[in-house]
Amino acid sequence: MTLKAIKYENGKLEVLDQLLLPLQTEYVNINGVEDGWHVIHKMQVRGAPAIAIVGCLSLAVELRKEIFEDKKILRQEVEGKLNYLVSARPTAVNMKAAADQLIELVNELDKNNSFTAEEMKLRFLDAIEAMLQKDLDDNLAIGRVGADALISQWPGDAQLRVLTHCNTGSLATSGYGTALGIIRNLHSRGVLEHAYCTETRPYNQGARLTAYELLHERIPATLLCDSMVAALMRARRLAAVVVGADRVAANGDTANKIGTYQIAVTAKHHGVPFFVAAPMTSVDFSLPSGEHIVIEERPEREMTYINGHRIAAPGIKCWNPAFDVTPADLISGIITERGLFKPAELLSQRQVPTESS
Ligand SMILES: CSC[C@@H](O)[C@@H](O)C(=O)COP(=O)(O)O
Repeated sequence: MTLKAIKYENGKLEVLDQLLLPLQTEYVNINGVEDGWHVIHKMQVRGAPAIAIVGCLSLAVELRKEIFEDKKILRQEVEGKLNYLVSARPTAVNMKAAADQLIELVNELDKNNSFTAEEMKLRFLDAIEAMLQKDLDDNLAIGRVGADALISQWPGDAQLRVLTHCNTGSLATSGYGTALGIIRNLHSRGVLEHAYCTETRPYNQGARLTAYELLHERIPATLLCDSMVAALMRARRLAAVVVGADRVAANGDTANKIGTYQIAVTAKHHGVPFFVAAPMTSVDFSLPSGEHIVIEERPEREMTYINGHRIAAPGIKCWNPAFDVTPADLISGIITERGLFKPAELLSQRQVPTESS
C-alpha cells in the first residue's frame, strides 16, 4: 500500500499529521481555508507540492459548502483566500504559482457570460481537484527522466548508490515523490544498490519521514546525521546526490531544505554529480537568481527541543533558517517532468505553456 499524505474524496479533505510520524498515523480533517493555513504553517503537511495541493483543496472544501449567486463575490472570495494561503509559508513557490494560476482562471470565468455563478464554481473546483492527478503524473515522469539521467552518467554496470536530503517522497507530494521518486524508480529497475538519507536537522524530515518511506518501500537504505556526508563520500563512491526544491530561480539557483547547500559543496569536492528534481511549477522565472528568494525562519524551539525535551543550553541564541540556496554552478542538472536541463537551459522553458491540468 502506498503512503498517502493527502486524502480527498467528494469534498472531504484529510491530511496525514506529519508531526506525529513515524510513530503515529493520524489524519487531520480540513474543513476549510483556515484549517488549511494552519496545517501548512505548523508543518503537519509539508513539502512544496503538498503545501500547494492542500492549500488549494482546503479552498475547494470551503467553496463546495457555499452557494453563490454573484460571480463577483465568488471571484473576490477566491482571490482573498488564495492570497491568505500563500502567506502560510513563504519559501516554496508552488502555492504562490497555483494561486496565480487559479486567480487567472477565476478572472476568465468571471468575464464569461455564458454561465452562472454556480457553474463558474464547479468549473473552478474541477481545476483544483485535477491538481492531485497532475502532480502524480509529473512525479512519475520525473522518476523516469531522473533514473535515466543518473544511469546514463554512471560508468560501468555497477549498481548505483544515491544520497538524498530532507523528504521528497509520497509524504511531500500527491504520491510517488520527486527526488525520492527517482530513487524509487532506480530500485524498481533493479539498479539501485543503496539509498542514503540524511537526518535533516532540525525538523528531521529525513530520519522521521524519508527513512519511514524507504522502509515502507523495502528499499535498501541507511540513515546518516547531516554531519556525516563528507565522511560517507570519502568512504563509499556515490553515483549521485538527488534532492528536491522549494523554489528554483530562473538561473537555476535552488532553494531547498537547509543543509542542501553544504551537501552540494561537499559533492563538488568529491566529484559526485548533484541533481535537483522538481516539477516545472517549482521554477520561479520571475526571480533572476537565488539571492531574491525569501528564506523562511522557523521558531527556535524546533532546534532547542526534540520530542518535547530541551536539548540546547537554556539561554543560547539560535538561528533557524528552514532553507538555503544552492548556487547553480554546483548543480549538474535539474530534472523535471519535461526532461533534464542544465541550470542555464532552464530559461528555454519560460514560454513553454504548462500543460493545463
Ligand atoms: C518534493 S518536496 C521538495 C522540497 O519541498 C523539500 O525538499 C523540502 O525542502 C521540504 O521542506 P519542508 O520544510 O519540510 O516543507
